[in-house]
Amino acid sequence: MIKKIQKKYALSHKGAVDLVKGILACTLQNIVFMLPVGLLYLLVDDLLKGSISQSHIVFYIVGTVVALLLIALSTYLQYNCTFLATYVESGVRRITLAERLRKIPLSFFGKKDLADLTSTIMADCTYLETAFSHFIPPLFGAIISTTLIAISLFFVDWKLAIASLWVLPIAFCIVLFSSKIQQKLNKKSMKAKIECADGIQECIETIQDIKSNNAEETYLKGLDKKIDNVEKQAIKTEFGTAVFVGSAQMILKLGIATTALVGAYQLINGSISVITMFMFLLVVSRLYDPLQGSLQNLAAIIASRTNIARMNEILDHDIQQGTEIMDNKGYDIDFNNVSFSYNGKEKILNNVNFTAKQGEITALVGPSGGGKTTVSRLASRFWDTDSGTITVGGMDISKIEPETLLSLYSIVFQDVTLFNNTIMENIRIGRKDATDEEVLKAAKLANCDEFAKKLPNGYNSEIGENGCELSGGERQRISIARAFLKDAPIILLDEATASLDVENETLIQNALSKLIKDKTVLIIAHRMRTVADADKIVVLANGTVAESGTPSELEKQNGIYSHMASLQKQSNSWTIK
Ligand SMILES: Nc1ncnc2c1ncn2[C@@H]1O[C@H](COP(=O)(O)OP(=O)(O)OP(=O)(O)O)[C@@H](O)[C@H]1O
Repeated sequence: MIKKIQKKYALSHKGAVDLVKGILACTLQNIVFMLPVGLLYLLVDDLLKGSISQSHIVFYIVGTVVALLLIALSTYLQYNCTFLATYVESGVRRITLAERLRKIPLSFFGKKDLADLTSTIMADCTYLETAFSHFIPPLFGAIISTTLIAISLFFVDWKLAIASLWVLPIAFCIVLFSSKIQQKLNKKSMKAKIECADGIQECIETIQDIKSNNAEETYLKGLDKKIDNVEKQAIKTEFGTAVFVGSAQMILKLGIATTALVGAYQLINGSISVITMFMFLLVVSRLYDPLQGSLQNLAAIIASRTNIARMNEILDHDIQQGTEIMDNKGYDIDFNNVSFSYNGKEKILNNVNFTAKQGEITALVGPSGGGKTTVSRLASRFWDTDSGTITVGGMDISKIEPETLLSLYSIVFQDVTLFNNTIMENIRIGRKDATDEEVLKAAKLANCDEFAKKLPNGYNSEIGENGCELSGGERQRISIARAFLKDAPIILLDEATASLDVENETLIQNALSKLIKDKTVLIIAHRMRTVADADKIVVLANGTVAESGTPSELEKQNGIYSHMASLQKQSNSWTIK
């Protein structure tokens, strides 16, 4: 049962056990709150009989003290089992999600946008925190305690019990019937919220392009629509809740009226005593309170299913796994009949075969969209192949734990990601335990000195979110410094020197040639002069290896490579007239 609860509510084992405890604590609390009603019943009965002895008085005093103690104890238990346990579980849930995201292949992130994922980890977790502390245990607690008390009423007087309880199945039916409709409404409302959050995020990220294209008005109109849609969906959802929950609550109130009517009739008939009638009225006036309170939060409970489903999507997603033991002999990278598609339909790579040898520079060139970046992503196991194998030193990389595998790689991407921290710390990401001296040495090799020393705090200057205070070339140099610091045996350079000016490019290329000595180097380049000294060129076109050989061999072939090289020579002499 615990396993089922775990799955249904996206909880850890402890979280599921705590939820059961929380429900039991709420049930206990509701039953204990009935004790004063029981005592009052006995007291009135005694008073009507006119026979209160000293022992009875002692009984009522002790009974009241015990009832108060039990109320305090059950409240304490309920608080511990719902509130405290939920906050602990919330932390566990966020860590579990983050851990899972670390291991999920990047293909998943292509289908999801950032706002959606952030909202799952932050907003959904906060929402569930409230649902599991305030709403869910009290609702189930109310259902159990009400059922138990209802059964006991049948032992006192079955006719009056029916008069009091007929409302319960009707209220439950309304709730059950409405839950599907409310879930649909909630899904739509959540979708509208995510679209709106995406829109706002996109607007902030692209504000420069929006302004430069004079597209503010059109863009903001679209955003206004998304914001209006959030409001519209929220009102629809609230309306749905108001109709169904309001009806269920009204029906529950009718229970008191029918108890009074049937009770009065039976009293006149003489089939029940005044005290029985009094007890029923007292019980019924309290019986529905927990249930009515929980119904107020029904919409939130139903909405939590949507949040749970979004979490389960992450928790159930396949992860990339593998051994942490590497048995590679050397660092040659081998692509054997590798095919791959991003969406399972269009093949981006089709039977790709080539070897990037240790101690050599292998350059991937070819027309835009030919699959060069995809090859480098597969080589570093950011994605897994659909068929075929990629080996490093003879070791199948699909069997190696991704983070372990990446310890073999220094990667410099086309798009550099920097953190809102100092230059020093941004470079240290290359190797966490590097000393300041080692960081500075790597920075010098990557030619960072030139700009870092001009900043007010040198290498200790903060560079803003994603290095927004630096130029493209400066950002790229930090990324190259990271690769120097990591000094891994395999180097992947994806247009590493693309955003550098000619002077810096030459300096960096000199430094890179020191870095890549005796290593396996896979370099992606658009500029043919960058790869003129490569040991091997692999030309990728339409996802297949169209040509491969040394630069001079390919020059002679008069194929794609020589065509691209001559086109670039022509474009070098191009000017704006
Ligand atoms: N994350 C992705 N999801 C879906 N399709 C993608 C993704 N990344 C790339 N593609 C598609 O895969 C194909 C190959 O892209 P890739 O980036 O590997 O080419 P490339 O040769 O590196 O191109 P370029 O020289 O322009 O950088 C392209 O058609 C591209 O649209």
